[in-house]
Amino acid sequence: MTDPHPRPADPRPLSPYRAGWIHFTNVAPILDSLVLPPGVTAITGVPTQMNEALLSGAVDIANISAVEFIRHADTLSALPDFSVSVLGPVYSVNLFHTCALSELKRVALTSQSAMSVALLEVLLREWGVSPTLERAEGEAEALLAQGFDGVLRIGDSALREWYGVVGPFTEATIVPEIPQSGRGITVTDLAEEWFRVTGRPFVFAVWAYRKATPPPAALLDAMRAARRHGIGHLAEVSERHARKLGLPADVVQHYLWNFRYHLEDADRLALNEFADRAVPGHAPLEFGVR
Ligand SMILES: C=C(O[C@@H]1C=C(C(=O)O)C=C[C@H]1O)C(=O)O
Repeated sequence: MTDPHPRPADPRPLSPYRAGWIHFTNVAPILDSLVLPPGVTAITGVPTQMNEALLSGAVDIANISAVEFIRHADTLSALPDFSVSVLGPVYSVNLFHTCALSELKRVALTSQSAMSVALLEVLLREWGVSPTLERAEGEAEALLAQGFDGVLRIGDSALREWYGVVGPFTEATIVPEIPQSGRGITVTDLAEEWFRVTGRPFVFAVWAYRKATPPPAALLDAMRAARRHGIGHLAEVSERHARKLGLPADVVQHYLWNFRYHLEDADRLALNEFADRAVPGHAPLEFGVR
């Protein structure tokens, strides 16, 4: 008997399917308890490595710097319900500086980041300055002592350095008033600056895949289950990572509950606004499989 409701052929490849994860603490609520379905493998690395892995075809899906998704919107699609976004401060994308923002002359950039560098470029225009930008690795404090007047840092090391400069404090201090300086260094949180300028969230990462290789449904189910579990057990996730980072657990828990992991309408509007400012003429952003 012929099927009266034939299903369209599923274009998703069966296996192997390769994923690339940026595994900073801020994605721990999604990735720590992720159990990959059979046939899916994963590698990990910093944002610029995972951007490159996705674009070169070394992996099929990755949580990449959102600006790379924007720059390659013709070939990439993003999951419609996953993101690493914040509304206001992020605490781990920081410009450490020793002069006023309007006086910046020489800024060190981390080679780990694409998104934060693009955000800094947008903000430098807002601040009306055009310092020289150089790639340089190392601790912010050491680079500032070497003649840079600004240092951009991201991820776990930026979170640790931020707390080293502005801490120690308790959860009661964080929400009403975040300290902004210490040890002769000011810390400008780039996501908070973006919020001041636009009133919008900031999307640092999306889960992008090459349009030719959409993820199998089993991987998406596993990712959603892992996120549900991680957000539901945030205190345990925070304690585990606080030990690794050498930070107080309540500070790490605040850091984590501050993220928006679902790419809602406000985040999409923000992503499009950023795209128009940072990558004029970009192809329309496409959000693909559910
Ligand atoms: C918020 C962060 O977001 C990350 C920053 C990225 C970048 O700067 O390119 C890329 C992916 C994000 O997960 C962070 O690393 O602190």
